[in-house]
Amino acid sequence: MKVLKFGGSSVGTPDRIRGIVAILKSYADRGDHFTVVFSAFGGVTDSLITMGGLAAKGDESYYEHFLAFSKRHLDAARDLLQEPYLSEVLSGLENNHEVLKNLLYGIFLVREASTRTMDYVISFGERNSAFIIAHTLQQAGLNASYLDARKIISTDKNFGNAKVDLAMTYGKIKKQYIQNSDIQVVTGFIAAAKGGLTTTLGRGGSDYTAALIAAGLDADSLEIWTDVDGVMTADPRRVKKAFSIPVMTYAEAMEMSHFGAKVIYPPTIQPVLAKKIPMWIKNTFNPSHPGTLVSDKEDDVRTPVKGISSIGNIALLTLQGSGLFGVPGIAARLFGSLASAGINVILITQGSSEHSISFAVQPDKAVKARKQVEKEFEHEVQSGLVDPVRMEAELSVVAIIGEHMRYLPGISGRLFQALGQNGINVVAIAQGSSELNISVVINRADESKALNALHEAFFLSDTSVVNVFMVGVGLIGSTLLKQIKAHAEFLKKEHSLEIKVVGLANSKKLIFNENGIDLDNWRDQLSASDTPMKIKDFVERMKSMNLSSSIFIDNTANEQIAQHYNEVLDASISISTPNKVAASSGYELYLKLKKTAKKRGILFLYETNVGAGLPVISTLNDLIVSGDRILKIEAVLSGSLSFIFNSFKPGISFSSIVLEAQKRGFTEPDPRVDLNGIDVRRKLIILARETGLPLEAEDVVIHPVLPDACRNAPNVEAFFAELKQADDHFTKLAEAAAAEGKVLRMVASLENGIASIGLQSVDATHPFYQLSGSDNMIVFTSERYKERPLVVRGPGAGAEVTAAGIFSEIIKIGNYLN
Ligand SMILES: NC(=O)C1=CN([C@@H]2O[C@H](COP(=O)(O)OP(=O)(O)OC[C@H]3O[C@@H](n4cnc5c(N)ncnc54)[C@H](OP(=O)(O)O)[C@@H]3O)[C@@H](O)[C@H]2O)C=CC1
Ligand SMILES: N[C@@H](CC=O)C(=O)O
Ligand code: NA
Repeated sequence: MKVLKFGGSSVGTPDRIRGIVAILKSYADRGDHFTVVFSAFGGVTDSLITMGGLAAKGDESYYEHFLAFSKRHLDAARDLLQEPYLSEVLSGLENNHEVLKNLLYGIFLVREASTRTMDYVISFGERNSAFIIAHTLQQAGLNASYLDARKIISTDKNFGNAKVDLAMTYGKIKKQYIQNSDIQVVTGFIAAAKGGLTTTLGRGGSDYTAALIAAGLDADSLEIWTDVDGVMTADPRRVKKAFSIPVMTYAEAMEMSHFGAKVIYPPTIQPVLAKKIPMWIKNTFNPSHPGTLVSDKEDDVRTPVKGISSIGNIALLTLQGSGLFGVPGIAARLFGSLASAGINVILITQGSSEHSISFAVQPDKAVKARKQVEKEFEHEVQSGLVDPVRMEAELSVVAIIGEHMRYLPGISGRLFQALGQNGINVVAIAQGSSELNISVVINRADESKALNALHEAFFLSDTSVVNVFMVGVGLIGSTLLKQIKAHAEFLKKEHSLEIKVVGLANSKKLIFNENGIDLDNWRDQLSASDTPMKIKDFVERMKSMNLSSSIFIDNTANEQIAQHYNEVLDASISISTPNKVAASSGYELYLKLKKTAKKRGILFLYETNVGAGLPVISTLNDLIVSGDRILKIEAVLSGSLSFIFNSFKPGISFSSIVLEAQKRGFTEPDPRVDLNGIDVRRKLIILARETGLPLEAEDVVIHPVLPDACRNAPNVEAFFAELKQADDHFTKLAEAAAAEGKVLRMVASLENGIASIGLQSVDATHPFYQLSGSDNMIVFTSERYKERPLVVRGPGAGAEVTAAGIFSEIIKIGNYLN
């Protein structure tokens, strides 16, 4: 025997009822033996409560609600049924409605609706729904009969939340089902007390009805049909990646339900738990989905964490003071005082120093709780042994749940790491020694972020998401977007990583989309935006979105944007940037940014600042952390200058080659930043700092290449005009070098703390002689690489290689955070 229960949202409309009939028919066709419990139609119980309330206030509008109620049921019957069933049901409904009408009128006259009367009023919801559906099943050819649960469930007279007499109820259930072998279609939620008085079972009542029948009949299983695919790993409205849990234990199901997973209400499980009857949670709207099996058996995989749940809004109160230590009875007094005021305690935590006890309550009970406790400890507070109670509001509890956490070290480590890396401060912690759940109290504003971060951390099989905020969509930025788009499928499939671009800006406009900006037409979206770009607004919005695993990408050469890096890092948002401004301006800022990133447990990466996509900074860091000591760095650090001097031969004009370098995307937005050595200086400063040298810009000696007129030109256009004038000057330089069998190279060097940059003529024996294209070459001489230095060489500028360098940092950050 199976017991099935369908809730309010599954029985909202005639169409949905037809869906249920189809499900039940398939059960009957395959020979299943079952009984089925129904709630009132969706929303009906609330409308009955409203009617009763209005009538009790003497408000005549109760009657309109009544008319709507009766019309809804009569319409449903007409929609679902044909003769002879229709007439029978219509007359049954009319009878119910007549009684209800009189009852409400009575309430209206005496202006009073006790819980006892209201239980009776409410009973019409279930009585109508089960009655209509029983006949619909008969019409579909099933041997179904309507069963009013007041015949089988006996309770006390605690109206509104009656307590069931289990022995008597189980006896009646057995008898009823022996006497009648039809498919019994039972009213949920309602029961009867001595004398036939109608009662209701309180919250989750119809589930409870079903569980009682299952227990009474020693059923093979109980199926709770609802509107989700079983119990989910987290609330799917907040965690998009949530999926349904295939198997869980009763204890896990109860823990999950306690924390907001409203699929089942814990006390309703009790009767099936006591008899170890397996319970399925299934979806009426997706009947082929297997749903969740809740039983006393653990799953074979032994998943340590089954689900993540939360309580959205709590207040935390703390009693502390020197007078608490070693004094027996403090906890008893504290919680006794709360109990006597009817205040439920959600969570308790006390460290073994016994200096303080913190506990969480519903926010609307917080003030009362504080008063209550302060009254209880009045003497201690007056004598200074105990401090006034501290109260913190706007908090949430987030919990990870699973029986197998108990056997596995490292679970709480992963929990705190995931929270820490996402900048979520933990206010309090609680874990019972059953280790079935670990609860943390956090700021309410962080609740969604925490749920998502923990979901990512514990459900590895699922794809990890990184949220990218990108400023600057010029040459590098647009190439990066193109690469992300082209590679998205591969990353998702092969590396379970999803890159979502959630914010985008150029110098004029910005757009945000938490679900990910469509990269097919980001240009149109950006130009259609009517929000002007202000970096302050961008950062504010990025922070307030409070998404887990966030990365800020700065693809500009802008200084103001770099000024915001610390704020961004401090909000636990990692940074990857090709913009050299931050790492190469003041040393203080460089240190501060590194420190903030470290403090927040996130990454600040800028590999593309030196040699674009080439592994220069990472190579240098690898040498240093492994104990090597850098003796000398010699390098061609500019892709554009390398290209320019590699291509510059007598017979070609210098200015045309600079123009070509700009066209190929090698130069900075203003090519003078390359030509006058500023770009190379930035790179050299960064390399020096990575070796531990606190170098500033003024410490670097630059031997200038550009004539003054070019340097001082008011804009890039004017600069090119001046550069044309200087073509002769450069031709002479090249000719002089060529005469000695040499070529010109812009070389940066760092040795004994001395940094310099200048044009050098090198002969064929020099490694720089062979450079071609936009190649960079960085020669590290170290203790270990002394005789034969370590060389990194390759294209050190250009859109594809630079964007690829940033792309790989996004992936690196994604892997690090997840
Ligand atoms: N080119 C290369 O090979 C390499 C470049 N880099 C670095 O990459 C960065 C980008 O270079 P590149 O793409 O060539 O430059 P571009 O000039 O092509 O693009 C710059 C982008 O930044 C935007 N921008 C500028 N100022 C602001 C601002 N205040 N707020 C928002 N957006 C702004 C521009 O907006 P708009 O479109 O509205 O003008 C544009 O989208 C630079 O820092 C450069 O040093 C690093 C390594 C190699
Ligand atoms: N303009 C730069 C680009 C890379 O940083 C260069 O020429 O190297
Ligand atoms: Na690099």
